[in-house]
Amino acid sequence: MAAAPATLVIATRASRLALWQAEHVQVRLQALYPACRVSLLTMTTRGDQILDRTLSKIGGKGLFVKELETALLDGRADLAVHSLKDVPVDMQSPFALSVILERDDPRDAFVSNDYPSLDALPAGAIVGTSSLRRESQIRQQFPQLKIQALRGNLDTRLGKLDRGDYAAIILAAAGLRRLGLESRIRGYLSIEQSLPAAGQGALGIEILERRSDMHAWLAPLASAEATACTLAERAVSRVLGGSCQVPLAAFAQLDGGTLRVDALVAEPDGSRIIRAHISGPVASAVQLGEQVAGDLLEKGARDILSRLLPADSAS
Ligand SMILES: NCc1[nH]cc(CCC(=O)O)c1CC(=O)O
Repeated sequence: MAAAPATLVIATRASRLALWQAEHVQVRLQALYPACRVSLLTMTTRGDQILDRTLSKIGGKGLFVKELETALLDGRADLAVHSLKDVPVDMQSPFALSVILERDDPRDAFVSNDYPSLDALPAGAIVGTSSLRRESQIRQQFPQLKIQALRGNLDTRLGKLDRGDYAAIILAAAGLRRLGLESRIRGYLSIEQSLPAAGQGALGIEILERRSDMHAWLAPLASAEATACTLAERAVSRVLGGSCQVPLAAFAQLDGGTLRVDALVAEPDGSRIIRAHISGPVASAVQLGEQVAGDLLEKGARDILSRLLPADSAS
C-alpha cells in the first residue's frame, strides 16, 4: 500500500447534510491517518441553487455532483462524499465510486406535528414529498391523501411543514438522524410499505479512477455488506435507466451469504406498481440486481418506462 497521505481534501456541498457526511468521513480518515491533514473544500452546486423548479424537470441528480467533480479534475480536491442515493448509476471514467461506507437506516420516515402516522391522516390531508417513488407507493395505499411537491434541503423542508403547508412530510430517516433531527420522526414507513431508493442511507466516496493511491487509502472505510447490497440496487437502476423521473425503488438485504433484492417500478399516480424480488449468493450481487430489473421489464415496467422516459433511454 502507498505510504500514508500527507494531506487529503474532501470536496463537499454546503448543505448541512452534505457537511455532516463530509465531516464524518474526515473524522474517519483522520483516525486512520493521524499524521495527515484532512480538510474540507465547501462548494455550492447548481442543484443547490435551483429551488424553484422540481428536480425531475431540470436534469436530476447529476446537478449536485458536477461542481464537485470539477474540483477533483482540477486537483483542488482528492475525494467527494455523497449520499449514495444521489450518485448517478452511470458514473463514468475518469470518475469512480471508490468505496461505499456502512449504511444507516434505509427507511423513509413519517414527519408531522399533528399526526402519528399515514393511517391517522384525514382524507384530503396534504403530504409533502417530491419523490415519485414515495408518491406512487403512498398514493396506492392512501388514495384519499393529497401529495404535494416539497423541495429544498432538510431544514427548509421541515420549515415548510412547521409553517403549516403540509399535514405531514416524508423524508429519509438517515438524513434526519445525521442532522440530529431523529426526534422529528413520528414513525417509520416499513420497507414493504415504502421500498427505499437504490443506495438510500449509504455514503459513497467518489475519486478520480486513476488515483490508485486514493483507492488504497480509502479501502479500510468500505463496508462489505453495504457494498454488496447497493451494488445490486444500483444494478437495478442501471438496467432500468433510473433517474428521478421514474418511480423506481430497489432495496437489498443480506442474510448470511444470501442477498435478497426487492425492486419496483410504478405509475406515478400509484395506479399500478410492478414488483419483483430474487435471492441468491452475495457474490452475484450485480447479476441479481440485473435479473430483478429484467423481471420487472417483462412484467410491464417496459410500458411504464417507455411512457415516462424519452424513447431512446428506456431499455
Ligand atoms: N433526496 C435528497 C437526499 N439525499 C440523501 C438524503 C438523505 C440521506 C440518504 O438517503 O442517504 C436525502 C433527503 C431525503 O431523501 O429525505
